[in-house]
Amino acid sequence: MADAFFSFFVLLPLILLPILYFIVRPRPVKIPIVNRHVFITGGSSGIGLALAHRAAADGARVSIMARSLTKLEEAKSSINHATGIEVAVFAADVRDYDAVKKAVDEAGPIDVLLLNHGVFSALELEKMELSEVKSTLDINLMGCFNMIKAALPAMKNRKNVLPASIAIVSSQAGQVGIYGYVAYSASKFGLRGLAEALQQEVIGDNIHVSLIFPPDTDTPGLVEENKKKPELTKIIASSSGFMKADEVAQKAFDGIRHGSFFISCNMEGIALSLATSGLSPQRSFLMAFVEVITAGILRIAALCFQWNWYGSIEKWHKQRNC
Ligand SMILES: NC(=O)C1=CN([C@@H]2O[C@H](COP(=O)(O)OP(=O)(O)OC[C@H]3O[C@@H](n4cnc5c(N)ncnc54)[C@H](OP(=O)(O)O)[C@@H]3O)[C@@H](O)[C@H]2O)C=CC1
Ligand SMILES: CCCCCCCCCCCCCCCC(=O)[C@@H](N)CO
Repeated sequence: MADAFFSFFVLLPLILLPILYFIVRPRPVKIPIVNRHVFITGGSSGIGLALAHRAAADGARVSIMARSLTKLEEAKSSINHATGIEVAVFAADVRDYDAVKKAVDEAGPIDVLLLNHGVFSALELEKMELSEVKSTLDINLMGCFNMIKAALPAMKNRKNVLPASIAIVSSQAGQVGIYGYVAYSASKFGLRGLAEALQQEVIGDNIHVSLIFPPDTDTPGLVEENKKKPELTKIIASSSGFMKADEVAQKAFDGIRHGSFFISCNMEGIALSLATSGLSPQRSFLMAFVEVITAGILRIAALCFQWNWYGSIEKWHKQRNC
């Protein structure tokens, strides 16, 4: 018994930690925010607006982009009021590559590209029009491609030698599929593939990719979504907590500064990121250690969540049939 205890708590860390210290890739990095140009899509509302406030308060030069110029102007004056900083606003739809390119060129070389724009409405696929599926994918996924294609050349040619960042707002529904989020989860899972592959392509230019995974967050978008959310979506999504937009923004910038590939926002999010770490890059040897040590037990926890969720689905079907 004492031997097993010694092996697990002393020997294993002693052997594993130095190995992980040498092998984790990409290497750790520090990305400064002060005096850098932070460009935020969807910066006029909710999480994006909180990110813009945070960036301005942290001393960045901030640009925000969204479709509605009225909402952008409101955001601009609220940030100016709070921080005294003048943000640049750009009205463009992320689906329109030419408009995006024009905005990005006008804004000037970007140091931190924060892709936060997004649309969501929870609905069973059966009740959803294909046009809505397509626009969810076009905005959430293709919109990120358009932005990155437009911004990357100038980001690569930036004059300063400091590390740069491309940070993408996904969702916990981009780590696990959830009832009612068929289109939305697909769009957010797609972002993980994009981010993993892109990190390998841009590491040579000292550009670091992050994926941010918020739980339900108090925003105008969520208020709209809640008006017609299926009961089962509510039940399953309540497995994770609820956050305020400025708390998510704080977590996001903490992660971006460390170049973290996965940025979790709450405790459930940390468990989700550990459970779904798979072949994702990991810079921190300590986090890599936690991933290795918790893998088995988290798989059991994940199976318990599935047991619970499928139980809720079964119960709901039974009630409906009575
Ligand atoms: N709130 C939540 O519970 C969670 C949200 N997320 C993600 O966080 C991000 C922000 O969400 P949230 O703050 O709640 O959303 P909001 O609806 O409050 O804000 C969305 C922002 O995106 C902009 N936007 C939407 N469509 C486009 C488009 N086609 N082109 C350019 N800009 C666009 C909106 O401006 P406009 O309409 O004027 O274009 C607005 O600024 C999304 O990616 C969402 O998926 C992730 C997890 C949880
Ligand atoms: C093994 C450990 C597991 C840990 C717990 C798992 C909890 C999963 C909950 C997922 C919640 C999804 C919220 C989506 C929010 C969002 O994006 C929307 N508000 C926008 O539509």
